[in-house]
Amino acid sequence: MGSSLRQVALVGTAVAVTGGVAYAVWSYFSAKPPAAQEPEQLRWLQESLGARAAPAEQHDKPQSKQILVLGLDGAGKTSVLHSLATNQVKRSAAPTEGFNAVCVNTEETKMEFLEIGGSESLRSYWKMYFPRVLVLIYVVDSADHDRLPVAKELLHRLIRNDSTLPVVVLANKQDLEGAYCITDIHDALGLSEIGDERKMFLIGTHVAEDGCEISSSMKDARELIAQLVSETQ
Ligand SMILES: Nc1nc2c(ncn2[C@@H]2O[C@H](COP(=O)(O)OP(=O)(O)OP(=O)(O)O)[C@@H](O)[C@H]2O)c(=O)[nH]1
Ligand SMILES: [Mg+2]
Repeated sequence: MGSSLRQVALVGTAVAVTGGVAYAVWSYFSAKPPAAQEPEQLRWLQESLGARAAPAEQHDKPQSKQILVLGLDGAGKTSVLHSLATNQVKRSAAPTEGFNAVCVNTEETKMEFLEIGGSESLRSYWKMYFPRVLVLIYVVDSADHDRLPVAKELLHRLIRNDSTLPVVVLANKQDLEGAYCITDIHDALGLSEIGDERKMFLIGTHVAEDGCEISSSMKDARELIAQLVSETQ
C-alpha cells in the first residue's frame, strides 16, 4: 500500500471523537440536475459551495463545511449519506436525478454533504462544484469489478488539478460476497499513483440491513470526515 494511504484503523487515535453526535439539523432533498434548478435553489447551491473559494471576510456567519460526495451511479452515495445523517442504516431506493444535500451537525462542526448523481449524464456537473469543496468523498461499489477502471479514471481526472484536496474513498458494499477487499480496491483505483501531498484515506463500508445502527466503520468515517473538515477550513 502506498504511503499516502492511511488506513482508518491508524486514524482512530488521531481523530478527535466529537462526543455525543447531535443531529440538530438534517435536511435532505432531491432535485433535478443543476441546470434545471429554479434560480432560488441554484443560488442556495452556489452560496453553500462558495466557502472554499470566497475570502473569509465576505461572510459574517461562520461557514459550514462543504463535502462533495461523488462516485458512479449505484455505488451507494445516497444510502451512505442517509445512514450517516440518521445513525441508522437506510438504503436508498432510487437513483439521484440531480443532487442531494444533507446537513449533519455534530457538537463541534456543521457539515454539508452534497451528492451529485453518478449517472453518465450527471458526471459533467461533478467538476463544476469540485473546486469549491473542502473534502471529496468518493464512493465505489466494491463488488462492481467491471466498472472499477471507470471509477479509477474519473477519480484520477477529478483530483489531477488539486494536489492538496483531502480525499476519502469509501469502498462500499463490503457486505456483498463478491466485494473486493480494501487492498484490492486500493490497487484497482491506483491510489498509490496519487501524490503524497494530499491526505487520502480508504475505508471499507457497508449499508447492509435497513433499520440497524450503522457499523463502526461508518462511524469512523464520519469522525474522520469531521476531523478533516475542521483541519482544512
Ligand atoms: N448490499 C448493499 N447494497 C447497497 C449498499 N449501499 C447501497 N446499496 C444499494 O445499492 C443501490 C444504489 O444505492 P444508492 O445509494 O442509490 O447509490 P448512489 O451512489 O446514490 O447512486 P446514484 O444516485 O444513481 O448516483 C440501492 O439499491 C441500495 O439499496 C451496501 O453497502 N450494500
Ligand atoms: Mg444517489
